[in-house]
Amino acid sequence: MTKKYGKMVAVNEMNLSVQRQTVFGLVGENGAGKTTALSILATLSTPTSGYAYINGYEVSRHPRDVRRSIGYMPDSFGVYDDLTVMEYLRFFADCYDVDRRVVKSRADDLLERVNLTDKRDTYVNALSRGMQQRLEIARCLMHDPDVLILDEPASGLDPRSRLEMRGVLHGLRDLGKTILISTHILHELAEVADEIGILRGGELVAVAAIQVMLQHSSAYRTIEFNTNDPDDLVERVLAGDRQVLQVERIASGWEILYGGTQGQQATLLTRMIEAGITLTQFAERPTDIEQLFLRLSRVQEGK
Ligand SMILES: Nc1ncnc2c1ncn2[C@@H]1O[C@H](COP(=O)(O)OP(=O)(O)OP(=O)(O)O)[C@@H](O)[C@H]1O
Repeated sequence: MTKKYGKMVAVNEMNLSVQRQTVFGLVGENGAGKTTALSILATLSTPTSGYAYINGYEVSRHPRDVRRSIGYMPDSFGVYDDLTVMEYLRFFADCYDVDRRVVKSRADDLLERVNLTDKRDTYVNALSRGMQQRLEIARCLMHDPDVLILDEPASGLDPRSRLEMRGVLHGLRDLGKTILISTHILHELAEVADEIGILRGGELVAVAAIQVMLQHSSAYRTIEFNTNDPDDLVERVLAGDRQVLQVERIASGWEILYGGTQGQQATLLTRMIEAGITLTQFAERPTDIEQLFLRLSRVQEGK
């Protein structure tokens, strides 16, 4: 699907399918198009071209069926301040015509799941932001939808609340729902998602299973070095090592993506020195897995 706002292309020919009962993480910086894509799936917006289906229903043509199939947590939400936690959940259960006989037990289960059991009689406006966000997750599940769409559920939270949220998201895996989560921080999804898609400038630039991504992050290393010697000499030596997958000039010198072992890395260092290169720095840096993944996708595309 594609979504344009005037000339601005917010989502560009996004082509994606998410298997039932898996957790899919959509990762992208601010403005990448995550909210736009998710709000189309949540029937709040329509694509300029293309289609999206949830549970077999096309979102633009069967929005009511889609809404019954999904629980949607937008990136910013208002809560109804003058309700208690329990009243809040009951209110949404009524909106979705949930059978009254199951409302209480379902609300109790969900409150336990999001660690809010002891807040059931607290007014919603007296909850911390982290608690309100967890309550939103419970609210999304009150009508027992097959699909959950969570737009940056951990945004705006302090580190402790983020950790709690991560625990809650982890627990949702056991529910056997299909879950789409967006975030701008990839490692937040490492323990939660089965599959990750990276969205950049409205385009889905990479999709992979989380295990593949994590394997890559341990198999590749980022090496940064600095020298005043001519670029062509450095490039010649680097080109002679097949484990050098990518070379980039950065402000502080050079950065390479290296696929070899530490022994091979030592050999590369020796070869550089033997070639007469004077290094003022040569160090391995932690690899940011999102960056790594983007680079690998470029390597695979031959760019
Ligand atoms: N209603 C709108 N009218 C015009 N442009 C919009 C509208 N909504 C979003 N955009 C633009 O579309 C692009 C994608 O925005 P979107 O909110 O989907 O990104 P995002 O990845 O969710 O970012 P964030 O994390 O900041 O919400 C941005 O450039 C944004 O300015």
